[in-house]
Amino acid sequence: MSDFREQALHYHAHPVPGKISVELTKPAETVKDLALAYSPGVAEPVREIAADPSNAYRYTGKGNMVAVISNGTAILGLGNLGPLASKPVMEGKALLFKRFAGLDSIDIEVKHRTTEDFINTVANIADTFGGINLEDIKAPECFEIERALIERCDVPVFHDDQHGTAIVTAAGMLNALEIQGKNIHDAIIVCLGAGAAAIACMELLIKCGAQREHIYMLDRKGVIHTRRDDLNEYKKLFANNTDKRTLQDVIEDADVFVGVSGPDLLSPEDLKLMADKPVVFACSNPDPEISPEVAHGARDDLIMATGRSDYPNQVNNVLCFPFIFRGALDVRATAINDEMKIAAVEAIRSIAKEPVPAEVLKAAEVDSLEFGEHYIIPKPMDPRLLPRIAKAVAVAAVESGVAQIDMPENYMA
Ligand SMILES: NC(=O)C1=CN([C@@H]2O[C@H](COP(=O)(O)OP(=O)(O)OC[C@H]3O[C@@H](n4cnc5c(N)ncnc54)[C@H](OP(=O)(O)O)[C@@H]3O)[C@@H](O)[C@H]2O)C=CC1
Ligand SMILES: CC(=O)C(=O)O
Ligand SMILES: [Mg+2]
Repeated sequence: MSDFREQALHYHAHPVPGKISVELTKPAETVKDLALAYSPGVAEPVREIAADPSNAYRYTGKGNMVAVISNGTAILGLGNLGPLASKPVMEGKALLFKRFAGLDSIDIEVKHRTTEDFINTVANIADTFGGINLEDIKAPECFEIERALIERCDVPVFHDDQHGTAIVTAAGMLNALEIQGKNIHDAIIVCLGAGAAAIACMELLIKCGAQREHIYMLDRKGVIHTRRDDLNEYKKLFANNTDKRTLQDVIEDADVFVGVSGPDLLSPEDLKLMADKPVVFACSNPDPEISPEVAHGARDDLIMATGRSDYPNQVNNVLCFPFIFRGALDVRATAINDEMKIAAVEAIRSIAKEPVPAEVLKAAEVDSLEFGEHYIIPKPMDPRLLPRIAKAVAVAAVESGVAQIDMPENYMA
C-alpha cells in the first residue's frame, strides 16, 4: 500500500470511524434538564411550530443545518460507484461545512430506482434542514433533480458540483485571465466534460462575459457540434456550428482549457497547441486532466490550477459552498439565485488580490503568497472567506428579494 493511501485510510478509520459526530447544545444531566429537553417540556416548542412553522428556526437546529445529499452517481471523477461508496465524500463535505462556516451538516446517501423516487425522497425530508446541498449526482439527471427540488422545497437547494464549482471557476478564471493580460469576452475556451460541472461552469462564464460561440465543449464522443443527433437538451445549448471534431482540433490556439471530465485526458502535446499564455484548469478529482508537473514541463507561460489541496491554485467548490450557505441561511433565503452567485464570485476573486494573513501562509506552509500566476484564488483556510462571502451573499439575497428576514445587525462585523 502506498504511504499516502495508508495515511488516508488510517485518517478515516481512527480514532473512530468516519469524520463527523453529533454534539449536544443543551444540558442533559439532571431530571429538570430532561424534563425540559424531552417530556414534558418538548411539547411546548412542538405546539409553537405547529401553530407557526417559522418557529422551527427559533426552537430547533433547522436554521443552522445543511443536508449533504447524494446518490453516488458521479463521485468526484471516480464515476458511478453507488450511494454508500459516496459516504466518505459526503461526510467530507459535512466536515467542511462545520470547519469553515460553523454549519451543522449531515450526509444522506439515497438508494433509489427512478429519478422521481430520488426527488420525492429529498422533497419529503427537506423541511428538516435549513438548506439542501446536492452532491455528486451525474448529468443529465442532476439538472431535472435540482429544478424539481427548487420548485418543491421551501429551503434553498443547491447542486454544489454545478454552482459551487462554477462560482469558484469563474472567480479563478477572471483573475487568471487578468494576470495573463487577456479578457473573458475574447477568450477561446475549451471545456472537456459536458456534465454537471461543465454545463454550469460555462453558463456562469457566459454570465461573466464569455461568448457562447467561443466555447468548445467535449464529451466522450468529442466536440459537441450542431450536426450531432445524440445530444441531450443541456449539451445542445453548447452545440457549436463547427467542423472541428477532436480535442486536438479545438485546443489549437485556445486561450483557456477547463477540465471537468476525468484523469489524464490532456496530453503535453495538446497543451503545446494552445495560444500564448494559456489558462489551464484541470479540475477533475482526485486526478486532474493533466498533472501540474507535466503541464509545467510542457510550457512555461501557462497558469495552471487543479481541484487538489496539494498544488498551488486550488479551484475547488470548497471555496464556495460553506460560505454561500452561511450567507443564505443567515437571512433565511428561499433560494440561491444568480445575484447571490455573482456576489460570491466577486467576493472570492477580490480576496486573492489583497495581502495574505500570516496564519494563511503558515497553514499553507509557504513564506509568501502574492496575486500572480501561482496565487490566483484564496486558500480554503483563509479566515476572510467566511465574513466576506457570507456577507456579500446575504446582502445579495436581501436586495434580490429572496431573504425572509432582514440582514442581522452588525452581520459578520
Ligand atoms: N474541482 C472541483 O471543484 C470540481 C471538480 N469536478 C470534477 O469534474 C468531473 C466531472 O464531474 P461532474 O460534472 O459532477 O460529473 P458528470 O458525470 O455530470 O459529468 C462528467 C462529464 O465528463 C465527461 N467525460 C468523462 N470522461 C470523459 C472522457 N474520457 N472524455 C471526454 N469527456 C469525458 C462525460 O462525458 P459524457 O457526457 O459523454 O458521459 C460527462 O459529460 C469530475 O472529475 C469531478 O471530480 C466536479 C465538481 C467540482
Ligand atoms: C470537488 C467536488 O465536488 C468533486 O470533485 O466532485
Ligand atoms: Mg462533487
